Amino acid sequence: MIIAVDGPAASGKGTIARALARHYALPHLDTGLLYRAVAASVLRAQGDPASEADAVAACEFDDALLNDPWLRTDEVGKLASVVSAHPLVRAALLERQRSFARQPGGAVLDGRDIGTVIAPDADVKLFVKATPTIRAQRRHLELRKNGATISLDKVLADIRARDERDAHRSEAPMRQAADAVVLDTSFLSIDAAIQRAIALVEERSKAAG
Ligand SMILES: Nc1ncnc2c1ncn2[C@@H]1O[C@H](COP(=O)(O)OP(=O)(O)O)[C@@H](O)[C@H]1O
Ligand SMILES: Nc1ccn([C@@H]2O[C@H](COP(=O)(O)OP(=O)(O)O)[C@@H](O)[C@H]2O)c(=O)n1
Repeated sequence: MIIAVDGPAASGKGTIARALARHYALPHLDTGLLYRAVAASVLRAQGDPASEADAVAACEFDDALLNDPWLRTDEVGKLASVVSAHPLVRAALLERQRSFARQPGGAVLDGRDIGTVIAPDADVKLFVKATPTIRAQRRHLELRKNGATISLDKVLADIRARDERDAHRSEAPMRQAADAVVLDTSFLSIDAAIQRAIALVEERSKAAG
């Protein structure tokens, strides 16, 4: 079974995707981390994230970088959204994601374009949402826990800018696939959101026979 989980920043898609992977014993890929790694590699090489050539050169990063906590910072998240808008960066990362999705037994992937581009034939597609304010509060709490000293207003502004860029880029913009089910986590606890996601997967996979 292939499960596609898409949605904007801090909607809870990673939490839900990891929980679904555990529940169904499937491998999980956080595709946002790949774009974060490209952004981090551009910074390390002192390149310009807005330059497509610099960003493409950074696509051959060492996988050890994926475990670096630096990737989870607001700075890298913001630049991930800049490098991810370059069509050649998306092309460079495409096959890695597609082959992960197609492995025997299936997989869970979360990102922005899983249901639309990476795995349009996924068995179940969820589009996870929450209001920008609630997402900013969640991300703010998370960043603070990790030691950052950023203000809530700045996190909200960054989230809004990222939503705007991710939804309006020309290549694989963030959007809900026509056959995706929306899961609004704004007023759900983590546990309630996970239970709802499992119930939706059960419903969808039964409906598909
Ligand atoms: N339903 C929820 N209620 C409260 N906090 C949540 C909920 N879902 C996720 N979180 C928290 O919000 C933050 C962002 O969640 P995450 O799953 O990483 O979002 P995304 O992958 O969409 O960016 C994390 O700290 C996570 O623990
Ligand atoms: N499938 C994906 C996943 C992420 N991304 C980009 O990568 C950035 C970081 O993604 P992420 O999933 O790690 O971000 P959060 O939702 O965790 O904040 C996003 O803002 C997108 O610009 C993408 O373009 N396509």
